[in-house]
Amino acid sequence: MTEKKLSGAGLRGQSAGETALCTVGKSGSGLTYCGYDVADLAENATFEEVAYLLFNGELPNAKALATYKADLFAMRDLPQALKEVLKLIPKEAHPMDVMRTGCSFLGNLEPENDFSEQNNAANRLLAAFPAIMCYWYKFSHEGLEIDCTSDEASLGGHFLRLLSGKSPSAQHERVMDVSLILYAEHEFNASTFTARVCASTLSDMYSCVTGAIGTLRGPLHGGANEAAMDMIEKFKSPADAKEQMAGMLERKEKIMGFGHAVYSTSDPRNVIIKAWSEKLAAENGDTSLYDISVACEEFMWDSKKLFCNADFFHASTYNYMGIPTKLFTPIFVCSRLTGWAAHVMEQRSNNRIIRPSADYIGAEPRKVQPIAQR
Ligand SMILES: CC(=O)SCCNC(=O)CCNC(=O)[C@H](O)C(C)(C)COP(=O)(O)OP(=O)(O)OC[C@H]1O[C@@H](n2cnc3c(N)ncnc32)[C@H](O)[C@@H]1OP(=O)(O)O
Ligand SMILES: O=C([O-])CC(=O)C(=O)O
Repeated sequence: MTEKKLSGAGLRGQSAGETALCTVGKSGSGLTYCGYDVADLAENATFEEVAYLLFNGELPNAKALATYKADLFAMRDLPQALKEVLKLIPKEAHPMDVMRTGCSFLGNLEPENDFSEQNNAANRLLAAFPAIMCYWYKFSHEGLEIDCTSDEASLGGHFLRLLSGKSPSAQHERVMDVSLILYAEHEFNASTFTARVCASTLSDMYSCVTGAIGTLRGPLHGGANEAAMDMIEKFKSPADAKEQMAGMLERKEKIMGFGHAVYSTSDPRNVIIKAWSEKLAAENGDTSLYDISVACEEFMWDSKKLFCNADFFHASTYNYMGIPTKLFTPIFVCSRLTGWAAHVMEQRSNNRIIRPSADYIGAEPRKVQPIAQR
């Protein structure tokens, strides 16, 4: 892949540590998890296999996968005390704040007392996040106290079932699975780096993940899928999209879902999720959202050489599956938890507190003047 030209700000291009979990912009399609190309995983694996891979370094065999899925299945329900807390959070709350509180509160009820419990804490969060998101959403928006368990075999299917109350189609379950695989891990991105900094102080798993959720919330990171949806649904047609985007660029507005801190010409996750968006558009019969998204992609490349990142076609994909826009970034949390937790474990396995230096640009040394003379 072409090397991206880098400037010093934002620690861009500087190595901040070692990892065996992931490469970004280096080999294969440009994204690998523990040596496997993400395109290969999105074609031939499930999200639970990827979670196992990130936590254990190897893909599971059939027996290990069955045991792992059974363990996760048994951890899906929420304690009543957490349900009561979620019921107190208003409808207007930001759903990422709900995820942050849900994670943090679970850490009070079921603390990670010792690092020997780290896998259990990570798996508990992985199994419980769909219910945290949906229990709050269904109660605050529809007044329903949903059952947080389901008999859906996959976590992606479980989430769709809690949200709609119906068993999802095989296609929707697979799209969810692929989406969770694509979002699972991405080296030293901002939220993962947050988790590692927190881990380096020897803090607990729930604190590391809570901090990471807060970092993912911003529109320059995970919040971009939601922001992309808000934008494309305002466009009336592909031509209108191009016209309005030209205005946005003229006004120097950031266009969410485009560009990347590491990739220079494409994000390998885009081609995969875009293909699913196209399939869902065909299934839906109304392809306008997909057509508008393609027009945006063409326009941004032709005018600024900016390309869609993982977030852009996730917007139309989730919309076609009937997922409310405000849950887009929380789904990212359900997936990226695997990457965050794997990095926390990796940091702990060879830890030194992360404490960089700063270049001082402030006032020269001076003396405190008595207050009456200032
Ligand atoms: C899953 C993820 O988290 S992927 C990222 C999701 N975030 C977004 O989609 C938000 C929109 N994109 C952006 O803000 C940026 O592209 C980022 C945050 C992803 C990367 O930021 P950087 O590494 O600083 O980008 P980069 O160095 O390539 O920027 C080069 C120039 O392109 C511009 N640019 C980059 N992305 C965009 C965009 N989406 N819209 C308009 N202009 C952009 C920048 O403003 C910059 O111009 P400047 O030098 O005049 O300020
Ligand atoms: O790597 C990054 O900076 C952002 C990103 O794409 C991700 O976290 O998936």
